[in-house]
Amino acid sequence: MTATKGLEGIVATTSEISSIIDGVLTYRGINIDELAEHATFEETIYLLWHGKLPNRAELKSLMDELAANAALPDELLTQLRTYPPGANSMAALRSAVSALALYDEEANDMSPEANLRKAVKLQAKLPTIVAAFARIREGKEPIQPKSGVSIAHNFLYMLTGKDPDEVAVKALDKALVLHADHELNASTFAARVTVATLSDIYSGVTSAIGALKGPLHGGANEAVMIMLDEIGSIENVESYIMNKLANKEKIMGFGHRVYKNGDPRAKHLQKMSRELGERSGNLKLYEMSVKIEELVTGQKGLKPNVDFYSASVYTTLGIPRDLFTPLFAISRVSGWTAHILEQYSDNRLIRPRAEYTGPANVRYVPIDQR
Ligand SMILES: CC(=O)SCCNC(=O)CCNC(=O)[C@H](O)C(C)(C)COP(=O)(O)OP(=O)(O)OC[C@H]1O[C@@H](n2cnc3c(N)ncnc32)[C@H](O)[C@@H]1OP(=O)(O)O
Ligand SMILES: O=C([O-])CC(=O)C(=O)O
Repeated sequence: MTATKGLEGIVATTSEISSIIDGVLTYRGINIDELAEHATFEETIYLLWHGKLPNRAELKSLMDELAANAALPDELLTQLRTYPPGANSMAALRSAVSALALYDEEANDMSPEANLRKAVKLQAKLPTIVAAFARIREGKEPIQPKSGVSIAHNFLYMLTGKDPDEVAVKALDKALVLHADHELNASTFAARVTVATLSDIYSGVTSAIGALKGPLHGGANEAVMIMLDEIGSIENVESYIMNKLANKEKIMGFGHRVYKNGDPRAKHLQKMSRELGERSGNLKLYEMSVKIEELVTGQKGLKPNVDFYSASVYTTLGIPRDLFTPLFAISRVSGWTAHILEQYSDNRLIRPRAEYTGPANVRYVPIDQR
């Protein structure tokens, strides 16, 4: 038995949900470039869950169901008010999603119909949790979700209390489409491992949120913004980046386990970053990001991943940087739940082996002889 560090290149499951082949990402066979251009996030959710794009009636029915399930139980709102104001936002989301199961009578009903209903509830409630947490910690009242608007619109509305303009809604909606699923990434794998024990969907999503939080995965988008804030101006970019590279430190938002010639999602986010910057009359973050990319790609051959330009996009949309990774979860819960439903549909316990590298033939030493 020989271990492969980080399971690189190991094919751990079959899946019909998304694929990365020769650097091309598809959801249910549809190229991400086409989806980014044409699909809404709600259409994408339906596609991931049901394997086909919805017709008008199916889309309306999904949007109605999401709206009907977006409000939080009062008990959870009460609990959110007890979280320390300085709590880590992903820890808060992880705790709140875990707690949601306590208030769902069908949390442990493992029928396919109940699991799909719970997927709807999770997708509907995550944006409400994140927005409520963000407001409560600022001493503001949470805002009830509204119906008849998209998840992107509702999230910005619940965060700020104002209806966002169409450009902001479209930009966020596209970012949600781009983050929705990504084959067997670490958080999706964590979700599948958890539910393959036949544990419930809330446990699977809670595990996934824990995995997404780390800076080598979803947490990189916040880390990119921390870096941009530290650099502060375009004049400082070169010395900051060259110094990091000389010290063999990682530049957040670059590199990828699977893509070696670039992440196909990054170009869409780069374009959005430029367009939103132009519209706001402030291209500083975009220009700093482009300069960082030139240096990191030039020096190391590393290309930006999905997390790099999303940092400047979200900041320009007015989203606080510690909500970037929760926002990733608001999108990725669509993919996590699709994978969880797929795992249940043809389950086998996921239990790989470890290559033992510790000492052998060690004898027990009584405590007073140690
Ligand atoms: C949504 C997402 O999860 S996308 C990924 C988000 N994460 C990040 O942006 C964090 C920064 N990037 C990284 O840490 C990595 O590129 C990962 C985690 C994404 C992929 O990791 P792995 O496939 O394990 O690659 P690994 O970390 O072994 O890197 C291979 C080599 O490239 C270097 N490298 C990889 N990424 C970077 C980076 N961002 N900056 C500088 N060097 C890097 C490594 O130091 C290593 O060099 P070495 O061979 O000289 O030791
Ligand atoms: O696939 C990965 O390893 C990470 C990633 O890009 C994602 O989850 O979107």
